[in-house]
Amino acid sequence: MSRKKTAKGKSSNSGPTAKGKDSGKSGKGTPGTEALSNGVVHPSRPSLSNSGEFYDLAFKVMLVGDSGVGKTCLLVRFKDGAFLAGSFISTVGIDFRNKVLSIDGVKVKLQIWDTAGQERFRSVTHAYYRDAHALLLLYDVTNKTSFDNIQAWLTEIHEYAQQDVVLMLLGNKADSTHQRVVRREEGEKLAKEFGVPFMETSAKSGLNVDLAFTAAAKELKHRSLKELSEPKFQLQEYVNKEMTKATSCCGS
Ligand SMILES: Nc1nc2c(ncn2[C@@H]2O[C@H](COP(=O)(O)OP(=O)(O)OP(=O)(O)O)[C@@H](O)[C@H]2O)c(=O)[nH]1
Repeated sequence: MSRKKTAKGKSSNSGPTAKGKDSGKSGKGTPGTEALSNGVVHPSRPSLSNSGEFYDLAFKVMLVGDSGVGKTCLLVRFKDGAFLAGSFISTVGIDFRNKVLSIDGVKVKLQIWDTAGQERFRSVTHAYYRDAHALLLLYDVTNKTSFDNIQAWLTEIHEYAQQDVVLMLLGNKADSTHQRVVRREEGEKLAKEFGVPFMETSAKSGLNVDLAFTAAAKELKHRSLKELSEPKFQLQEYVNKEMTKATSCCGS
């Protein structure tokens, strides 16, 4: 697979109404789609994504965090199961890609927005926050500044995102044992302080990548279908149960 910003970085993708190149349309306006005001598609009428897959529910998930923390790589790992090695090309603006997951028998389409971490694109990404149902906030365990900036990101999120947005903190590049400067316990402590579910991930080895998106999708599905008969879905408990801890060894 070619290095990322073949899809991103296109000027046509940098405006708030732009669509990603291989992205399906959001539920809104798609034939056969009954889009609700919150962007969720009604489960009684499954819709068809651009990739030809039917889905019952659709949600927007946004990846945010400093430049270079691995947002694009995380998305590519989740979507294509591959790691984008090689020289780092920063994202310009914003792009999205779709993936349909099967969550407890319900087809959930995630429209995942990959944002530019660079400060100069902040005003572009601000425009997207309000539509996001979930935010995955990343830092890089090999970059202390990206960790120190989490508080500022949370302030930004509180300012621009919906109050009930599903939020998760991810410490990425957990495979980089020798370069690590942020301990897992520090990430856990910060997340606890802000009441946010937390896990470490690696786009390189694949550690917890599927789990991060699946956990968000489960929480969104649970909320959307208001499964009152069932006990409330506990996101952090689910993550703790399913999470693989980064060990001294790393993947590929
Ligand atoms: N070792 C390791 N390297 C990673 C991982 N994820 C990303 N990288 C590397 O980190 C660099 C930046 O990754 P990107 O995914 O482009 O970062 P980004 O957050 O999208 O950056 P912006 O587009 O500028 O916001 C690249 O050189 C990747 O190969 C990971 O899990 N482990």
